[in-house]
Amino acid sequence: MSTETAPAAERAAAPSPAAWAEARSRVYAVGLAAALPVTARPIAEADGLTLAEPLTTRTDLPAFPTSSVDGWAVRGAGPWRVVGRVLAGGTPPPLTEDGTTVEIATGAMVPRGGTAVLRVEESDRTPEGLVTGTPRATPEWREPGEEAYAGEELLPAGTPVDPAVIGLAASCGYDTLPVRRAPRAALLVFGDELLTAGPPGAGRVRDALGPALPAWLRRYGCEVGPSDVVGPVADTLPAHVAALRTALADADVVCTTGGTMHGPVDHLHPALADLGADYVVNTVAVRPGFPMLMARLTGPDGRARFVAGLPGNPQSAIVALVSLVAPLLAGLQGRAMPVLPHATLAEPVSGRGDYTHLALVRLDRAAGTAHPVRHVGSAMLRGLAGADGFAVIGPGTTGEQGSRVPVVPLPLLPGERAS
Ligand SMILES: Nc1nc2c(c(=O)[nH]1)N[C@H]1C(S)=C(S)[C@@H](COP(=O)(O)OP(=O)(O)OC[C@H]3O[C@@H](n4cnc5c(N)ncnc54)[C@H](O)[C@@H]3O)O[C@H]1N2
Ligand code: MOO
Repeated sequence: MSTETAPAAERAAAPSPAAWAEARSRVYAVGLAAALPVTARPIAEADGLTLAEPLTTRTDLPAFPTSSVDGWAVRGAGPWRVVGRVLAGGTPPPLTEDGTTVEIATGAMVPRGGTAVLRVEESDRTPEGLVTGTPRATPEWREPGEEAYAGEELLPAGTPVDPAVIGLAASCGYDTLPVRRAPRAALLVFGDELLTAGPPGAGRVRDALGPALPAWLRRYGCEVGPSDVVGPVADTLPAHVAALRTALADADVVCTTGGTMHGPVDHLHPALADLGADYVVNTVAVRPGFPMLMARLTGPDGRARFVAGLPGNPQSAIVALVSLVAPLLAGLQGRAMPVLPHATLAEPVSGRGDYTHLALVRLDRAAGTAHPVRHVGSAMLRGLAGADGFAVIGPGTTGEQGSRVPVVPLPLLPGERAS
């Protein structure tokens, strides 16, 4: 739709694009400043959310001296007279006399007064029923605090909750966790030329972003329901304003696709002006994806809302997603700014002058190398479907073969792209 050159006055007023790295820092900072509310969630329902407070142990871990074997908890030298039995879950009376023992199960509390635990397979019984054997030199029980002391910080606030964190929280005695709720996202697809079913042709293309972006957004931790995806929105300013207003009532982040330029039916900028939004970022010195933007306004509840304007060219939209939306979401979730891994370029990648070049690459993780893929035009999705992420070729540089470059990963799941 961006077929016409902008009028001279508009071109003169065009904002200067933000440097790519600066744009990322800026959206992360505004996201963090608007970090989502904290709620207590049952631990089993906290997967994918973010710790709002450090995870500290409520007790020593283990909380009591715990036998690590099945056998005999003994006091003093043998042979030992059996005075009882302690199973996991019980609290044994103390062993008060040398030469006495209790039968003990793995995981059971070692009685006070116990001096050693003898493995059952390394013990014998005399005809009188006394226990004999030689306990190993190294203790056969776990000391309280061996894993952590009560009150010790195990994970900082901002840690993403995953199954390992859930298990740890349970072992520390948590029933609920203070977490930041998931960001709520919505998607508005702009473009009258888009088909929502059937093959493209006769001047019309399939909407490739409406079906794909919600899935990408969920992988960044967003909630996006079917009714949160709307489009194609009619190519009129009132329709754009109305669609944005409706989406912003609920969503923390509204992504839009297309209409970021200043063509005859590109209405995003006027719609944002109409809604009184401020730009956090308005165009970024990156190729592809230059017209991307992030705007901020205040929702009906007084909380900040964001509009991420993703360019219409499908690969450019994904560049905007990984460049601006991912850091914004990290901030909103109270997480750290995503750290970019590095890889060695297996082939040269051209620079883009003063602009950053985000070049689709496939990673060979074992070798630590990044391999540029083919079919990477900004209107294409074929390269993306075989790539792991984008190599970052900084402004004023070219990607020499053998150089180490940052890589912006796509949020792929384990097993995807496995070759
Ligand atoms: N005069 C200029 N025109 C354009 C410039 C420029 O600098 N000066 N930049 C180009 C760049 S770069 C991009 S990227 C696009 C961005 O334009 P818009 O965000 O306004 O996007 P549209 O014009 O609406 O669409 C561009 C292109 O993408 C197709 N499209 C849009 N949405 C979808 C979708 N959901 N699924 C599949 N394909 C989609 C659309 O049909 C167009 O072909 O502007 C350039 N123009
Ligand atoms: O940068 Mo546009 O975003 O080339 O396709």
